[in-house]
Amino acid sequence: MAAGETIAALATAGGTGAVALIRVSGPDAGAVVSKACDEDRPFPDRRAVLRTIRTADGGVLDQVLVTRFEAPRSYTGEEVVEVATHGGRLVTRRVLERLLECGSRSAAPGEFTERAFLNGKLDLTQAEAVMDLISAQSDLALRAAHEQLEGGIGRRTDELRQDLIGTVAQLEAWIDFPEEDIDPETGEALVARIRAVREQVGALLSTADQGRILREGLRTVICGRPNAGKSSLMNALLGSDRAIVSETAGTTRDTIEELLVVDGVPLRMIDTAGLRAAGDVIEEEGIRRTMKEAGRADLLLIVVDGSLPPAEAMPADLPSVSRSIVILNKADLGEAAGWDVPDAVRVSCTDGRGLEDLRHRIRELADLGEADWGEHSVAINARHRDCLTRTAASLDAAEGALLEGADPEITALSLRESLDYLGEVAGRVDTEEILGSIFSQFCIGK
Ligand SMILES: Nc1nc2c(c(=O)[nH]1)N(C=O)[C@@H](CNc1ccc(C(=O)N[C@@H](CCC(=O)O)C(=O)O)cc1)CN2
Ligand SMILES: Nc1nc2c(ncn2[C@@H]2O[C@H](COP(=O)(O)OP(=O)(O)OP(=O)(O)O)[C@@H](O)[C@H]2O)c(=O)[nH]1
Ligand SMILES: [Mg+2]
Repeated sequence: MAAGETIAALATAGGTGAVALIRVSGPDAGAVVSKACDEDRPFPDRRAVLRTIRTADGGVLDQVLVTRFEAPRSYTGEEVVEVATHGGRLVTRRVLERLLECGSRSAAPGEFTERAFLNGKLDLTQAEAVMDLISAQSDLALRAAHEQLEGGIGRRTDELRQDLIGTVAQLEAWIDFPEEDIDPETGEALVARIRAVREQVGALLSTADQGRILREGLRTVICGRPNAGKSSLMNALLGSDRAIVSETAGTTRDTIEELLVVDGVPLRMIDTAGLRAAGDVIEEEGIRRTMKEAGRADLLLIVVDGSLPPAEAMPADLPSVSRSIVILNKADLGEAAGWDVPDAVRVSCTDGRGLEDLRHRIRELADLGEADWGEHSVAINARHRDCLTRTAASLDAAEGALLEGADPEITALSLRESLDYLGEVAGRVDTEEILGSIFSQFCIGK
């Protein structure tokens, strides 16, 4: 990307609306829009003014509201001019085309936010938070995105880097006097300093699971014997007839996936084929998929027909998953003798009893909203986890080298390495490759 270029894109979703917003950013943003208006009146800073965008031969394209944000006080840190047009597809397209003709070029996906990062308006975790914010599908995910946009993760990793820089300096003081051995006291102090940082990196890493669940949803797999009411349960929780339900055992052949929010917790709910000795190849494949999904689940909902005796109703074998709930369905038909499963939830998909209890249990087991680390709740993403895992390994190596009494250069080397890895989280070190992979996932105009 060339920072000198002025870029333009539709910032609102394509489609018909009351108004649409086109953003222009770069040194010529004001000039581009002035030219499209075919007049020289300047745009005041941060105040909307009414103007007309015209075709090259002076025809009216649209009456618009224009707001200019003088550099560097703008989203991107460059001069930004926003043009609010009428929200028709054709009008917005024509206005955008005109702005491109007048000296701007189309923005690449995420290019506005990338420029905001390059101009120091946001760190990398905040830029990612913008994306999380847009794609959030639950209130908890929204809250986590806001926390991240506030800069919590970047601030924490920056503090840890400062600490490590101090530690390296302390170590280098020795390296400068090679004839002296590290005295035991200072050696211990150094180990303690490294350990303290390592612990905090570990604490951040422990939020990775919650981060994934917030962003992707808790993988919740509904499994059990045929006819237990798995699809009925999926529909009851969704409040819609998503999956086919019938009294024929073996109705669901393939897995069905839907996103559902239970008490603010995002669930990626997966209905599966009933588990039994397969009647044909298709059913066999369905059961194979059920076992595969069940093995990858964050939460297993084991649905059984509670009106049948346990020996008949319990599925034969299931993978063990750390979180699971046994659901005795068909409570409206009465319960067969012999069910004494601890913590089972009794529901009826037909009359709705017990479903509220079930939602409660799911919320409890999801165990979200406790991702507290210091004064900010954070939940790291997969990229952060990768950087922090490498940081932790380097810190461990640094500590090991110190404890073994190795050449202090070796410890210093590992520490510098951990500084780089830690810096990648917020984009403090050379980040060219990372940028491409992050911003290409954004939409155009963001
Ligand atoms: N019209 C409009 N609405 C929008 C955006 C936008 O770009 N345009 N945003 C786009 O995502 C979000 C708001 N985020 C923004 C963040 C910073 C600045 C900004 O101008 N920052 C300056 C000035 C700060 C200040 O006045 O306190 C700066 O950081 O220097 C603008 C929008 C959501 N709504
Ligand atoms: N009385 C009663 N019937 C239920 C209840 N839940 C489901 N059923 C009935 O049980 C039968 C099987 O329901 P499904 O939801 O298709 O069962 P499934 O577990 O998805 O079955 P497969 O997809 O074949 O594995 C249907 O006739 C449902 O109407 C319930 O709570 N009470
Ligand atoms: Mg089914």
